[in-house]
Amino acid sequence: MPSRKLSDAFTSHPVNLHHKFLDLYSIKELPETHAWTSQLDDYPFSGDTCNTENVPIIDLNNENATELIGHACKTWGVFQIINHNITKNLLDEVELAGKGLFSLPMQQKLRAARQPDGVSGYGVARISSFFTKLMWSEGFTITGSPLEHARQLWPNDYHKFCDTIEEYQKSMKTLAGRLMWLMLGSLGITNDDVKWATPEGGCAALQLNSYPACPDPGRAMGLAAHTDSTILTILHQSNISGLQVLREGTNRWITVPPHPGALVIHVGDLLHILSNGLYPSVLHRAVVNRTRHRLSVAYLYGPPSSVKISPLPKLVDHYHPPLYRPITWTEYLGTKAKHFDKALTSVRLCAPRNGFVDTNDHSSMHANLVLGDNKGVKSIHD
Ligand SMILES: C=C1C[C@]23C[C@H]1CC[C@H]2[C@@]12CCC[C@@](C)(C(=O)O1)[C@H]2[C@@H]3C(=O)O
Ligand SMILES: O=C(O)CCC(=O)C(=O)O
Ligand SMILES: [Fe+2]
Repeated sequence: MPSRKLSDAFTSHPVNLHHKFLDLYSIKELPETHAWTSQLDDYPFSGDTCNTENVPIIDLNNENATELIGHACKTWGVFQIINHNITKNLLDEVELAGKGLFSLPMQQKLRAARQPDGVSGYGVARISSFFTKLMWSEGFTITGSPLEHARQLWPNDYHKFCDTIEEYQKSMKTLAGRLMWLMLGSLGITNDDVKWATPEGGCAALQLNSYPACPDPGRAMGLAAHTDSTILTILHQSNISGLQVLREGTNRWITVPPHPGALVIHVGDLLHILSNGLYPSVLHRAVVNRTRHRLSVAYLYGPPSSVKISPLPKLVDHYHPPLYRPITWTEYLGTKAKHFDKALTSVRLCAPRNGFVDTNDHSSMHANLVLGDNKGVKSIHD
């Protein structure tokens, strides 16, 4: 019987990283444990001034929004949106809530520590277990109600945090549903094609990321390169840059410049599967800087946790066989916890038609990965 709740995703792949906690806010010199070597230069970086192309910014009020979104999904796997109806006030409030949380003393934050086999709570990024070096960041993950963890953090004073988070979750759910239909609509998919995609449907995790100012940003990694295990992700990166994306085909890291009021939308692995490979999930990472503390808030949106996701029948025919086997969100998160960057390849049914490389398999670049963890996966690089 496959597990049905998102919170069951990691029960077969617990990670225990608590011993690795350091208070990054007070360190004056980059420790060896956090000094990355090869990984930072895996692909060249297009400096901010010489970006030949920018991640598209799409006005949701534009009458051609669907087409513009479709083009951005196909060519970038990422875009920014404006006129999304999320108020500046709410974006500021959620940022403040995050700042309040991360500025607590370490001992207090650890009261809400994520369990080794759990999804929610305070801790390092889940993908940290795949790397030999530690990331220059800390995170707080919320699935469902924030109440239990908020009470551990502020026993007498948790209401404000909970109110803000709940309001943010509600607004994000509406926006994510709308965006999903725009993205699917751009593929010719309608309500009749996806029965589970009701306004009540959909499951999500909210991730607060904190990147303290870093004494040696050139050798540190905020959040290592990954794709999101979602249908789509809505990212609020406030006004400090740090997010970089790998443009399909160019093999260069491109900075996503903060645009006042804009939200960044990532195509996730599950949309890659639904679209039968037409929309690539975008590889991205966060870098850090010397002087400023950066905060980001990601709304990781997926289907109801027990629904099987597979290439949409409308996009499959004799010439376009289904590329992926059906999988629930919970199962996919478990697969990601085991195989990380080979997760998509591990659910793939047949090799890419044009031959050799799966556009979404970036595993060959991960020189700092912990090796030996992927036994049993048939990689196309094998
Ligand atoms: C619903 C999700 C999606 C998760 C796992 C789980 C809860 C936390 C999410 C993140 C957030 C930070 C990056 C990431 C790569 C990570 O380490 O934790 C994400 C991961 C994924 O997209 O795979
Ligand atoms: O901080 C950022 O800009 C990226 C965060 C991210 O990729 C995530 O939370 O999945
Ligand atoms: Fe991400």
